[in-house]
Amino acid sequence: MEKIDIPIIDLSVKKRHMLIDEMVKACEEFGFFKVINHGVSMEVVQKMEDACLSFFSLPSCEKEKEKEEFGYGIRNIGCNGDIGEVEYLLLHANVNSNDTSQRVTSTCHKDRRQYLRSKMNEYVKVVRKLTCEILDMLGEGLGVPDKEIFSKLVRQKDNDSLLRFNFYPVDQIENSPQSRVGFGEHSDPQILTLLRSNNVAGLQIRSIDSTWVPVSPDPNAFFVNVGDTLEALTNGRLVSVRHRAMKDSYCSTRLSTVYFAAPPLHTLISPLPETITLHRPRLYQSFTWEEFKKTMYSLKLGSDRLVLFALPHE
Ligand SMILES: O=C(O)CCC(=O)C(=O)O
Ligand SMILES: [Fe+2]
Repeated sequence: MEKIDIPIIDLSVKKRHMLIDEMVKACEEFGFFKVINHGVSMEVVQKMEDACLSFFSLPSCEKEKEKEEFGYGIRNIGCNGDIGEVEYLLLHANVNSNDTSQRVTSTCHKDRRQYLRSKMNEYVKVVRKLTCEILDMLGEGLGVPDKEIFSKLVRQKDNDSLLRFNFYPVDQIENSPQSRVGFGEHSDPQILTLLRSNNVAGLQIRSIDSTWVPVSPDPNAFFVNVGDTLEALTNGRLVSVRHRAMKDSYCSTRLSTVYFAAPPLHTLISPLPETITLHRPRLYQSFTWEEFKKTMYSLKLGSDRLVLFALPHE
C-alpha cells in the first residue's frame, strides 16, 4: 500500500490563481483532491447525516419500503451482478425534480420521508454550489473561453445529478477477513463527484501506477473525484479516478455521502476544442449523457466505459 500525499485545496487561501493551478494539476495527476475550508455549513451536513443514520438503523422491513422513493438497496450495486458489503440510498439530486413525497402514505412514514427529503434537499443546495465553484475554477484553469461551461451543465433545471448514501455496517460475522471490499473498484460516470464521510476510513484511490492509496477520513472535508464525462469533455487532460471502498471488520459503521454532478440527459458530450492539440489529438467521439448512461448500465461496475467511445488512432 503506497503512501501518497493526496492534494489538498484550501479554499480560504486568497491567491485564486495558485489554487486553480493546484486544482488542475491534481485533476491531471490523480483525478482526485481534498477540499478544506469550503464554506459548507457543517450544521446542514450534520442534520442530513443524522437523518440518514436514523434511516439505516430502522428494521429491514421498514427500509425495504423505501426502494421506490429513496432508491434503497442492499448488496446489489447496479443491475449486472455487482455485489458490495453496503446498504445504500440512491436518488435524484435535482431539487427541481418531481417530489414524490406527496404520495398518500401513513402519517408516520410521511413525516419520516418528508424530514429525510428536506434534509437531503438542503444538503444538495450547498453541495451543488460548492461543485459549481470548483467547476468554474477548473474552467478558468483550463483556459476555456466560457469558464462556466461545466457548471452551466450542472445548473440546468433538468440536470441528472444524483445523491447516494453508502452505509457500511460493522461486521457481525466472526473470523471474517480483516479487510474486505465494501464497494468495488470503479470510476464515476458523471462530471464531478463530491464525497464526504464520517470519521471512518475506507476510501481508496488507484494511482496512475495502479497502486491503491488509502484516503484518511476527514469529516470536515470534501473529496472530489473527476468523473468519466469530465475526462471526455477535456479530451483526457483531466483523468477520471478509479476508486473503491474497503470495509474493516473491526472498525465502526461508515457512512459516505456522495453527490454526482451530471448534465441533462440530452447533453452532447464532446471534447472542448481548446483541449485538442497537435500533441493530444481528439480522443473521443461525441455522445449524449443518456447514451453514456445506457452504456454504463449495460456493463459491470468496474468496466472502462470511455474506451467504447475512443476514436481510432494510427
Ligand atoms: O463509499 C465510498 O467511499 C465510495 C463510494 C463510491 O465510490 C460511490 O458511491 O460511487
Ligand atoms: Fe464512486
